[in-house]
Parts: sequence; structure tokens; C-alpha cells
Amino acid sequence: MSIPSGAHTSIILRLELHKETASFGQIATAIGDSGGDIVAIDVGRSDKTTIVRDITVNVYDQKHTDLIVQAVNAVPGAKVIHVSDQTFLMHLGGKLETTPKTPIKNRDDLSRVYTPGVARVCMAIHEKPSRAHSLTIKRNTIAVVSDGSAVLGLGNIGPEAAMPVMEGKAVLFKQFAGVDAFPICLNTQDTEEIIAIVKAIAPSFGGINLEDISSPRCFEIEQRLVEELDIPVFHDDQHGTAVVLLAGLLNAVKIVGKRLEDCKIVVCGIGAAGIACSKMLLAAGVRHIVGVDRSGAIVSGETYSNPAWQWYADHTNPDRLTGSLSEVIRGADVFIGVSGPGVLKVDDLKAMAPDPIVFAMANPTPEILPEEAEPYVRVMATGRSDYPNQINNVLCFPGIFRGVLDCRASCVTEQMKLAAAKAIASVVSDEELNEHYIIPSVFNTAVVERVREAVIQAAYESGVARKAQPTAPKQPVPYY
Ligand SMILES: NC(=O)C1=CN([C@@H]2O[C@H](COP(=O)(O)OP(=O)(O)OC[C@H]3O[C@@H](n4cnc5c(N)ncnc54)[C@H](O)[C@@H]3O)[C@@H](O)[C@H]2O)C=CC1
Ligand SMILES: CC(=O)C(=O)O
Ligand SMILES: [Mg+2]
Repeated sequence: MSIPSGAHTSIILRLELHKETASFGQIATAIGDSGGDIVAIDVGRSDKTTIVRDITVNVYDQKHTDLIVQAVNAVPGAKVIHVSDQTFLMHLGGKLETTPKTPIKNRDDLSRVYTPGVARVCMAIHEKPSRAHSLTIKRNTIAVVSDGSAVLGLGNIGPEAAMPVMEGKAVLFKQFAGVDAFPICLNTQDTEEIIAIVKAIAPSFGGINLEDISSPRCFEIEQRLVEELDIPVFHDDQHGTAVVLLAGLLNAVKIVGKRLEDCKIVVCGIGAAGIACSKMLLAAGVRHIVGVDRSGAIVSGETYSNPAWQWYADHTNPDRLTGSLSEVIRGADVFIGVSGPGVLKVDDLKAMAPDPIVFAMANPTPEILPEEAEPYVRVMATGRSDYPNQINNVLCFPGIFRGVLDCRASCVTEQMKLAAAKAIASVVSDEELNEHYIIPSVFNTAVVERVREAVIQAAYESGVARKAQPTAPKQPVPYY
């Protein structure tokens, strides 16, 4: 039995096999019968009686690993001596390092990079603080700030546990858009403290990417920082997600031959991502949006302690539908999931309108797995890298920040977000568009370039770009 796209990781089993009793065939059978998928085999060392082999196996999770180890150890003459996990190996010592752009080869270099030469540069910035943008890392560097309160769909796991995600975001910024990014995880979940800390560190950065801060605190934190800082502040889980969702949906409705404005859309999980996605859909002209959270549909007339939900109740659900997800999803054209694992059932899909579109975007485990949903839906997307149609904010944030840094925008406007969504959607041509290709791959280099260009143009149109506009109409703005 092979493990297709559902496998999460691969492990390397180091085995000691007694040559006379254990054969490789027996080991392969034990692994295969336990559902492991062997992808590579190496010989570590060999002597007269024993052979040590490293076997790379695709597995689902830790429980699956344990099962395979047990099955291999049950083969007479075989012993698992070490198990390493490729994903953990990639994280050893973290995923980032600092690399100097100006290596110091002699005392002369030293006196320029550091004291005394550096003092003249300091004083130049002191005289005119905007020079920090050209004379320091500020012009190409952003902070990825989290308090660890809503990390992916894992919940409030704290700042240390949030670091691998923030380091990952920083890697993506650099690899896809050349943006330098620092992961900064804060040991506080107090709104005022977070605002004060981000304001205090802002001088070093050209932009702030807020990440995985739970709702409703994320709304006030972002709004206050946008008002109080002169660099772009962008809560990725809200706006990055909403931009990519709209891009995917603009293309998905073309496949099913429906107008976006006419679609009945159910959004599950009315937190940071759910509220921003709904706002973006309203701005795109959608009228029938019903939001559902743990306690059922959000509807006007109810009183909610969360002010964001009060706003939501007043601006969505025009037919005042009430009840659970299973109740309000009847007849819906589109399901947007930004909630948690396994929330959506096959019976819910069967109750949707013909040609359902399902974006199950919760990470790492979606609201329903594609293999379960696909027989009943026309277009299926998740937030994950290991299935087709990855609706993930990674398609947005590198290009958005590349654009705002390059034109020195003071903020990210609605017009810039809409331009980014259309730019992402446009990467998939009408000839290429099909059920399994509604959104470009993150590895498609056209994505960042198109988002960047669209964002810069919209920034000039919105009047928030501070870099002098190039005089020739189509002349590209320099990359750095
Ligand atoms: N694919 C993508 O690009 C993105 C995916 N996400 C995913 O969306 C989910 C939510 O993220 P945030 O909005 O940042 O978190 P959040 O904590 O701000 O909001 C989550 C909301 O979902 C609700 N929820 C949780 N389980 C639910 C259930 N079983 N039924 C109904 N509602 C439920 C919570 O009550 C909360 O209101 C996470 O799984 C996250 O990984 C978030 C951002 C981007
Ligand atoms: C993709 C992302 O930002 C999230 O799941 O939180
Ligand atoms: Mg996130």
C-alpha cells in the first residue's frame, strides 16, 4: 500500500539486520503492510554477520511511525537502532542565520563598517531620519510578529512554539521576494503591551507583518499600529488570506459558470481570517454570506460580546439564517473554511447547490480532506502544499511586501489588496484554468512579480507611495 498525498513527513529508519536471519524482503514487507511507503534505501555499514541500512519511509504521523517501528522490530534478526524525522532535521538549530553583506577583510574595512567610520553615517541619519531607509537594513527588512495565540489552527501554543512558523514565514519572504524578515515572538498577549513593543522596534523595519495573533485582539492591535506607525502594518492572517481566497474564487466561479455576486457563501470560523475574507467578498459584491462559528450562524438581532461579531451580524446573512453549519450550508454554492479540522461532513457537501466549491483552508488539517470531499464537489482547495489548489497567504505576503518596500508605501490600502487578488488570479490563463488548477503554484515566479507591480501601481493611485514615481509610464521601479 503506498501513501499518496496524505503523508505528512518522511522518516529515516536506521536498522541493524542479522544477515542469516533477516532479509531486506521481510523488512520491505513489514513496512509496506504497515502502510509505509519506502522511497530510498542506503547501506550504512556491513560486516560478516550484520548489515546496517537507512530506509527512508513516507509516513502519516508519529502513531504511524510507531506502528512501522513495531512491525520492523517484530522481524526476527532485525532491530531499529535510530529513527530520524526529515522535518525535524530541517529545523535543527532553526531555519535562518544572519549573513553580512560587507565582509570585513582588514582594519580599513573594519573602520568603515564599524567605528570610527560608522559614526558619520549615524550622524547623517540623525540629521535626516528618512536616510535610515537608504543607509540601513530598514529599506528591505520587515518584522514577522506573533504572540503565539492562534498559530495555524493549533491554537494558543505560546511564543516559543510559534517560532518555527514565524521562521518559516521569514524563509518564504526571502526566497520568494528577496525581503529580509525577522521572526519576533512576544512573551505577552496583552494588546497594549504588543502595540507598545511593536512601536518601539519599528525604527529598524520597513514594514510589520503580524502573524497568528488571535481575534478579536488582532483587530485592535492592527488598527492602532496602522494609525500610529508610518510603515505598512499588515495582519497576514486577515488580509493575506482574504486576498488569496478572492483570487481563487474569481477563478473557481469561472469553472462552474456562476457569477460571484450571485453565489451563496458560507464562511466557517469567524476569527481573523474569516472576518477579513468576508469583508473582501462583500467588497467584491457578494451579497449572500453566512458566517458560522462554534455556536452556529451569526445573525443580526442576537447580542454578541465580540464587537467584530456584532459588526458581522449587521453586515452579512441578509436572510437571517440560524442554526448549525449543517443547517445553513443547504443550497450554498461555496464553503470557505478557516476554522479547524474535520468540521465539514460529506452529508453537508451533498446538501450544497450543484457544482459546489469547497475551500477547506484550516491548517495543518483542513475542514475536510480532499480525498473524502472530491466525489461530491466540483472545485476543491486547501491551504496545504501537498494537494492541488493551495489557497494560502504565502501567495500574497511576499509580493505585497516586495511592492510596499519598493515604492515606500506608508500602508496597504483596500485598492492594493484588490489589485493583488486580481494579479494572483491572472497568473492562471483561461486555457490553463481547470478544476485542479484555479490558483498558481507558490513556485510560479510570475506571482510575486505580478503582485508587486499591481501593488505598486495601486499604491501610487491610492496616494500612499512615498518614493517619487518613475517618469516614464511603464518603467519598472528598481527591485531594491
Ligand atoms: N490557508 C491559509 O492561508 C490560512 C489558513 N488559516 C487557518 O484558518 C484557521 C483560523 O485562523 P485564524 O482566523 O487566524 O484564527 P482565529 O483564532 O482568529 O479564528 C478561528 C475561529 O474559528 C472558530 N472555530 C474553531 N473551530 C471551529 C469549529 N469547529 N467550528 C466553527 N468555528 C470554529 C473559532 O471559534 C474562531 O472564531 C486556522 O486553522 C488557520 O490555520 C488562517 C490564515 C491563513
Ligand atoms: C497560513 C497561515 O498563515 C495560517 O494557517 O495561519
Ligand atoms: Mg497565519
